[in-house]
Amino acid sequence: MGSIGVLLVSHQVIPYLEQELNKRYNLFRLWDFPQKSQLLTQHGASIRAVVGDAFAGADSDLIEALPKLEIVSSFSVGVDKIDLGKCKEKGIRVTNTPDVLTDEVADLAIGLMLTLLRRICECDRYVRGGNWKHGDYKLTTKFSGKTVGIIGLGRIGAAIAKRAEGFNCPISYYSRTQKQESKYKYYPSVVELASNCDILVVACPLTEETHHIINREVINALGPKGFLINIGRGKHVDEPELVSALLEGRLGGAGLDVFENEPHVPEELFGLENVVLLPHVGSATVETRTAMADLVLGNLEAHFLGKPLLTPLV
Ligand SMILES: O=CC(=O)O
Repeated sequence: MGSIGVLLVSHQVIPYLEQELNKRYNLFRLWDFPQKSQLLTQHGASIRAVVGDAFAGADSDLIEALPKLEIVSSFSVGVDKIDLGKCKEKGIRVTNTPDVLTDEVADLAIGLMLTLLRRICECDRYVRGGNWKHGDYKLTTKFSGKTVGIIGLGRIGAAIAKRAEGFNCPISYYSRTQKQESKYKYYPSVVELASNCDILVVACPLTEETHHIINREVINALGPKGFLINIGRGKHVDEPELVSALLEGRLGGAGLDVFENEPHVPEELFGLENVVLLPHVGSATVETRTAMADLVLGNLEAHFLGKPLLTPLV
């Protein structure tokens, strides 16, 4: 398989994945070429696979520029950086990394809830800043028993619900269609869900329909005692609306692992104590990223050996 051309479009994948791809294939790294056009002209005709992630994938232009492209394998569960329609149209296979990261992302969502409501980061800063000697930290908000509303009851949403149940949190959800098999309360609109929960969690894929699913109306419905948790994508949230709601006290707080323009985070948030800001680390542990890399490698191997893909999307 050493002669098969594989294009790695993100420099953020773990070294293990890059090394294995390099061992097994004729690997091109997008960032090794000063101009993308140079890479495409020189090697475009030999590239049969693209490997991307949550930050870089395969848009229509890239797909069109690679006439021999057969498969796009993403080192992520989210595939919003891949033009799925174009892949379908051209018979290009697409794989992602579901399941192996579900626990990790759900754990982090619960971590964000606890950290936000109990102000764990602020408390830590309080101690490190030497403030404890001058008095106790102020009282915070109880997490156990809070109503958790989840947007998207897929693998990750369901795993968050299961964990939150362990904290005696009543669970409700919004999704495009009601899940007959679910015991949780269904709301047919995000505004209704937001009006009826304490903590609203975004756990759905980013699509045209879910872009800015958290808008001013939803934020106002969640209200000054409500908390927003986003472990999905930054573009799920109208960020300027979120920032102004937080600055004006129209929202109780936000725990965010993702942002609209990563790695740029609105600086107005830095001074607020009712936000927790993480650098998109939902699946970022050694164990999970290694399992994700093995899935990417397994999918590519299956494809080039003519076997069924492990996690096919298209
Ligand atoms: O954001 C991370 C992923 O989609 O896996």
